[in-house]
Amino acid sequence: MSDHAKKMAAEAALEYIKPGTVVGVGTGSTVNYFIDALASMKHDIDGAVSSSKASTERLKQHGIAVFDLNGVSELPVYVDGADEINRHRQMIKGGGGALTREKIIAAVADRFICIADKSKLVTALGDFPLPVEVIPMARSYVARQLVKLGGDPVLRDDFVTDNGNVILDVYNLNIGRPIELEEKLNQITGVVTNGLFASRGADIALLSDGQTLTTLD
Ligand SMILES: O=C[C@H](O)[C@H](O)[C@H](O)COP(=O)(O)O
Repeated sequence: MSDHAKKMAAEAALEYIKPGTVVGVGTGSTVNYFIDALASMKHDIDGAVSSSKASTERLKQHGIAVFDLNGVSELPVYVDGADEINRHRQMIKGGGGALTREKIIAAVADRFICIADKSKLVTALGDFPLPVEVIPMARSYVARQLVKLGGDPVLRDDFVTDNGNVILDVYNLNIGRPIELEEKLNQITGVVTNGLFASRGADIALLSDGQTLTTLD
């Protein structure tokens, strides 16, 4: 049921892709369905920019050109999944560890389309532990600062991001004010970025329970 829901949400995103443009592509199991669907448009689009080595590999397997973001000045749409999303379309992301590159591409894009299984829709963010990408030598310092903020950071085992950094998954944070917390966490020296996508949330969310599609915009 969940896989079908992810596929349905992913395929619905094709409607937002305009021919002759570069498409921003996120990371994760839902995005994998989107990449597979995007292959049907590969002769219509210019290509893609990708938020992870895994997505780049999958795009290339489908024969979709992948560009360096630095060479792309216009990005009408970015499509990505979420670990949690609220009614304001603010999200927790980074369950797959791709949060930093995802946030960079999201910043460039005109529109962020979130695709997800409807079970990701929550009334309050924070049941899912918040991923924080950290420069390795700052790991202990950042963890102590996160504890001071009320969180319980856990080092993600045997995991290195595409940028060569580590992830602290932070449990029990109070995310009552997502925009403020996003900014505060990013100010801790050694933090590369955190998985709150609140100041730049999704513009449109396509959520599916496997039967119907719900659009939040
Ligand atoms: O780092 C991973 C990304 O933020 C994903 O978008 C997120 O974890 C959701 O992934 P999935 O579609 O596999 O649930």
